[in-house]
Amino acid sequence: MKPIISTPDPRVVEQVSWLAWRAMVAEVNLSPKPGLVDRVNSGAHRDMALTDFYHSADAIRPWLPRFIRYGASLAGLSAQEVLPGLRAMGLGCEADMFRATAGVNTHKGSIFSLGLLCAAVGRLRERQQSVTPEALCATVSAFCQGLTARELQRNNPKQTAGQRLYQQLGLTGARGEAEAGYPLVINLALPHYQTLRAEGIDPELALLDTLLLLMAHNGDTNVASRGGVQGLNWLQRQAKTLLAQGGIRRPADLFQLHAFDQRCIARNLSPGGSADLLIVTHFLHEVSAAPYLGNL
Ligand SMILES: CC(C)(COP(=O)(O)OP(=O)(O)OC[C@H]1O[C@@H](n2cnc3c(N)ncnc32)[C@H](O)[C@@H]1O)[C@@H](O)C(=O)NCCC(=O)NCCS
Ligand SMILES: Nc1ncnc2c1ncn2[C@@H]1O[C@H](COP(=O)(O)OP(=O)(O)OP(=O)(O)O)[C@@H](O)[C@H]1O
Repeated sequence: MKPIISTPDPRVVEQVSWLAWRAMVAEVNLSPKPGLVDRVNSGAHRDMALTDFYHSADAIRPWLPRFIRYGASLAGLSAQEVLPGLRAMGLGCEADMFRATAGVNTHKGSIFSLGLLCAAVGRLRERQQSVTPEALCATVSAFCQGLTARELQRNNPKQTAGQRLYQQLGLTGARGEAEAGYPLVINLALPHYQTLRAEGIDPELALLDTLLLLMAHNGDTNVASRGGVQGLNWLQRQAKTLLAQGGIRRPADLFQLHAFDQRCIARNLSPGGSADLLIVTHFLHEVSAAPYLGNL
């Protein structure tokens, strides 16, 4: 391992934190999204609205530099030693989110993924390694080795939705994606989004199309928790059909998303896990294009 040379550059900490916050805001503003909260409606959610997401993102914001600095401060330790302390911080951040939303879960999955990725930025910078999407996801994977075995495969009397769904359907949810290094993002969503952008597709349309791609392939525990395996299969089929029909390339295609939103609302389905992976995709794309990270 290279020696630890310096504390993280405050400018990098500030700018990367801003990209993480902006990814959350960009995702919730993106409209229309099937079943999710957006600028048009609250999708299949009765307990939250757009402003809850803004308050939540603002409550999470001060934690983002802390995650980066924490990752940097433990850069001399093995990757497996990072998660326990990060977890305590993640729970503190979750508590601030719940205070900001009067107890509603707006960003629990997003905090988990962005917390891990921000800590990975700090670790890579401190080790003077390139901050690329691939290196970040490999670092998150190293942080999370053994997580699904520890938290999902053992019997747990006070189960979360994720733990219950692992036992019922074998879905590994947010933990499994992180431990595997976000394969749906690295192999699918990020290259897809970047290809669309290179073709000159409008960034919002490209993000919506990328959301459909994630929904078509993600074993989203939010969807399964509300609709069971039938609900998850239905949602994946619907997303695949829309993509096969040409996806979202022009403003006129937005009507298809509006109609999909109505069908998700009628079935009480919301792809919150895919929304979280879209946030990860947006964040990684922006990081890969950030000149101050020295990746260009
Ligand atoms: C792992 C978490 C998300 C536990 O939640 P739970 O057991 O309910 O897991 P579950 O897999 O159902 O996911 C929770 C959220 O993740 C998102 N999600 C669901 N499915 C997926 C998926 N396939 N991919 C990515 N995200 C997903 C959704 O938003 C969902 O609400 C997390 O709350 C946790 O352990 N927090 C402790 C803090 C911590 O460890 N932080 C570390 C980094 S800051
Ligand atoms: N725009 C969005 N709309 C809804 N959920 C989102 C959005 N963006 C991200 N999410 C993710 O979805 C999760 C919220 O989903 P959901 O409300 O289904 O969970 P829950 O409160 O645990 O379950 P339930 O509402 O079924 O009781 C959050 O953890 C969040 O990370």
